Amino acid sequence: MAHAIEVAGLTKHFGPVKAVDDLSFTVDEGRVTGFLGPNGAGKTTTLRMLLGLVNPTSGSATVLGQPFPALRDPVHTVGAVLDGGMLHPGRSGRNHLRTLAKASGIGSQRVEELLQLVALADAAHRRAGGYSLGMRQRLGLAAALLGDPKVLVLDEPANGLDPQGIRWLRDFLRQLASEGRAVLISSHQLAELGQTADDVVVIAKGRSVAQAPLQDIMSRARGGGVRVAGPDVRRLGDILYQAGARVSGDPTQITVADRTGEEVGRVIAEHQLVISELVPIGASLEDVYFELTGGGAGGPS
Ligand SMILES: Nc1ncnc2c1ncn2[C@@H]1O[C@H](COP(=O)(O)OP(=O)(O)OP(=O)(O)O)[C@@H](O)[C@H]1O
Repeated sequence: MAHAIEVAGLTKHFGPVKAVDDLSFTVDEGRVTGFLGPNGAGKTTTLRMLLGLVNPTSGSATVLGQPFPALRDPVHTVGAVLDGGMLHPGRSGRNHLRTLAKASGIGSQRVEELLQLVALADAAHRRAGGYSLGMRQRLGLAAALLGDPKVLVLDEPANGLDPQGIRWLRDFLRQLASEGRAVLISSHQLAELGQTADDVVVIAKGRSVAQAPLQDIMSRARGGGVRVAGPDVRRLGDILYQAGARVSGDPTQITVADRTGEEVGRVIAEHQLVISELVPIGASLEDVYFELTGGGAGGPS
């Protein structure tokens, strides 16, 4: 069966600029895939090629096995939010959706369903121009979902959202994936995708630098071990050493290179030891991301 999204050898040159360079990845149904890279890495250009808005220099991008322009029923196949979703500021949220629905032969019942789903029912009669950024993002999501598509493509949907908005979005996207949809979501911040994405594709300067389950990338960040201090660390060190752990340090403080904080915590509890400090050490999520992307291709956002 075809992947929900398949990008193969995709390349785009703008004159001398290689915006996307021989990029390949797949996205499957039932999963949220994070598409990560610093500003200018080539994310938007890739998504625009996937949606048939930019012609590739070479390579291909398909949705459910077809290039976007060849899809027989695009509205019911793939929904997208690019540029935060375009809207007419003088129109109400409800009218904005009704206009789009009508153009695609979709009834107004679906509009009401979606207004409920994205928590905009109460504000649906107000001018969309007066909506907060979060409300506009939710309206964009509703528009993308009008045709109940199997595949969703979202360009930086968390941009500018407050923590509540990000949390809402995370739960919403997880729900869409649990219904069997494929969700591709771009971001320039790895931390933003924590607890949202199942898989991540990381790009820098148009090229893929990592593709893995998010958990794998996270565990690279946690791979530095733990430092423990306190009256019973000597005993703890002996117990861990005998269990095969890599332990170093002195009688007041030890470092355990190959155990997580939780694993060490369990040994402490099991043996009823007294400690005063237990600190995870090693790279942060940001450190791992910077290492992967070469410190950010496009400077600060
Ligand atoms: N129409 C265009 N003409 C010329 N260069 C372009 C065009 N569109 C994008 N680029 C260049 O291609 C590169 C990739 O840009 P793109 O917008 O795809 O990156 P991005 O990862 O989406 O970044 P951002 O997060 O800042 O949107 C950049 O160097 C950009 O300046």
